[in-house]
Order: sequence, then structure tokens, then C-alpha cells
Amino acid sequence: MGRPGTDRDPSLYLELDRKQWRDLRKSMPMVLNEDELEQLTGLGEQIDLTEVAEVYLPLSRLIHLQVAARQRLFAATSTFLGERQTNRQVPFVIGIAGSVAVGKSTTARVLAALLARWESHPKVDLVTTDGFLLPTAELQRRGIMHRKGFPESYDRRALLRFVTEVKSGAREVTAPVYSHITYDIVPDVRHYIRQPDILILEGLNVLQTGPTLTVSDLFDFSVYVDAKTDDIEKWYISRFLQMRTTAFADPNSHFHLYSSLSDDQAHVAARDIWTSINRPNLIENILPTRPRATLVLRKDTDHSINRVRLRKI
Ligand SMILES: Nc1ncnc2c1ncn2[C@@H]1O[C@H](COP(=O)(O)OP(=O)(O)O)[C@@H](O)[C@H]1O
Ligand SMILES: CC(C)(COP(=O)(O)O)[C@@H](O)C(=O)NCCC(=O)O
Repeated sequence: MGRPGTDRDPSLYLELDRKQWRDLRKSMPMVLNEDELEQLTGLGEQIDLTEVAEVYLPLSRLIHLQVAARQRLFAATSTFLGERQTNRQVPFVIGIAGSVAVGKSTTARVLAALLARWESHPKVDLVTTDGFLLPTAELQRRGIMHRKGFPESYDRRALLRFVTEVKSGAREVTAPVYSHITYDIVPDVRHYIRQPDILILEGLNVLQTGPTLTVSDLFDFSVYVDAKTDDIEKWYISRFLQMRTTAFADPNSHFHLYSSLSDDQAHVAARDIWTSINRPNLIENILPTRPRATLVLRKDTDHSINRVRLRKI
């Protein structure tokens, strides 16, 4: 019997293995082909059409059902207020949380592609929270560059305002854009969001709570991408080594100096960043938010998802 109130508590969560989850796809057709999936997969991510069929199609069916139910809930409030019934869709907001390098962005992109195939919600926008990081100059001024990705390194008020405006149906809302190359906010560039049917917000700390309203209070559904900490460390280091010949090779890359490191030197550098920044953030801030997720996807060492935990209440 899991501890009450945790994501091991069977009165809170339903634990399903891959086969049980796979069967919940029912008759949903496969709507992605190999090439499309290839485009969606992040560096170092191993995902194939079997995983999409057995993990992501059932998930997109569950969310599709919840989008319809949520619209009926909003209609009920309109009826109560005596408002004229309109077909206006209130954007359905999904949060995707998890550690640096766990594969959040791949999960977000695959889910966005599948959800956009439904006629009732074809407009799916994906926003990453790194655009709401404080600019490097501000992080340096506050002396918190070593806390990048921690809750205090974000403009949380701007993030909450952004999601509130999208959810309230504003015609056009913009978000700042982050560059992993320059490791900073891109000046004068904005990401435009125009009344999506579904907004997916992906980032380390999207399930954070606090004494005041936080973005997670505006979520209609949330996913936590989970894996053993030791596995994520291996994935982070492996991706870092791969990036020497891709992202870091760009002379504008913040990590350009690492592109010429040997395997051993790059391994030491990656492990240092993991141990000093990303692992403490995972342990202190991200892992504690896992019980708040609607759904937990548990990855094995080979990135495959073999266990799913679904909130029952
Ligand atoms: N230092 C970096 N340089 C270039 N790209 C990066 C760097 N760090 C992360 N990325 C890329 O940015 C995306 C988001 O990474 P991250 O926030 O760690 O989330 P996750 O790996 O869980 O999707 C991933 O596609 C990853 O490959
Ligand atoms: C940009 C990140 C904070 C992730 O932000 P997110 O998109 O999850 O909001 C993270 O990828 C990062 O750069 N962390 C700092 C330590 C590192 O370089 O890995």
C-alpha cells in the first residue's frame, strides 16, 4: 500500500503496464508515419511507431475525450450565467513536466502532432517555458546563473499572465523565445499564439505550486515524464557529447568551447553541469511535483515507456 497522498497511493492513481495501456487505444487509427515521427524526435530520443501506437495513441484518445468533457463543463457555467450558448472553444491547456534531458520536448511534439489530427481540435500550439527564463544579464545580476531552470530563474508572473490570456481566449498572445545556442532569450523575437484549441506548455517546473496562483492551476491535463535519476544523467551526458558536433559546433553556441573537448573532458564537463545544476533541481523542485500530474509516463533505461500511472480522482 503506497503512502497516502503520494503517486504510489492506489486510491489516487491507477497503475497500468504497457499492455493494459496499449489496449485503451481501441480503434484509433495510426495517424503518423515514419518520416513524420523522425521529424518530431529529439536528439538522443529513441521512439518508434510501436511506441506511438501503444503509448501515445491511447493518451491522445484520453485527452480527446477530456477536451469534449471540459467544453461541456464550460457550457454548464455559461448556462448557469444565462449566457447565450456559443460554440466558442475554451483552449484546453496541457502541462508536460520532467527533468532536463528526460525527453519532455519529444513527448510534447508527438502528442501535439497526434492531437492536431482530430477534427474537433486541429489547432494545437506548443510553448516551452524556457522562453520565460530571466535573460542571462538578469540572472547574472541576481547571481543565480547556477540556478538556471530552478523556479526563481523564471519570470513566473509573465508565464502566468501568458497562460491566463491564452486560456481566456485572447485573439493574439505572444511569448518570448529562448535559444539553446546562445543560452539566452532571443531579443525582439516573439512566439505568436492565436486562439488554439489546445495549448501544450512544456517545461521543468510547470507543475510547481505556490502560495499564489501558478500556471498548474490553469491546466486541464498534465503529464510527468519520469525515469530513474541515474538513467537521466546518462541521457544528459550522452546528449551533451553528441551536441559537440551539432549545436555546440555553432560558433555562436554558448557551449562552443566544449565542441573541441575529448570524450573524457566532455564527460567531465557534462557531469559537472548535471551534478551542480540539473540534478539538484530535479531532486528539490521537479520530482516533488510528480504526484500532481494527471498522468505519469515511466521510462526504462532504453527510453521505452512501460508503465503509466493515471490519476483516478
Ligand atoms: N545545451 C543545449 N544546446 C542545444 N540544444 C539543447 C541544449 N540543451 C537542451 N537542448 C535541446 O532543447 C530541447 C529541450 O531540452 P530540455 O529542456 O532538456 O528538455 P528535454 O530534453 O526533456 O526535452 C531538447 O530538444 C534538447 O535536445
Ligand atoms: C533551458 C533549461 C533550463 C530547460 O528549461 P525548460 O525548457 O524546461 O523551461 C535547461 O535545458 C538548461 O539549460 N538548464 C541549465 C543547465 C544546463 O545547461 O543543462
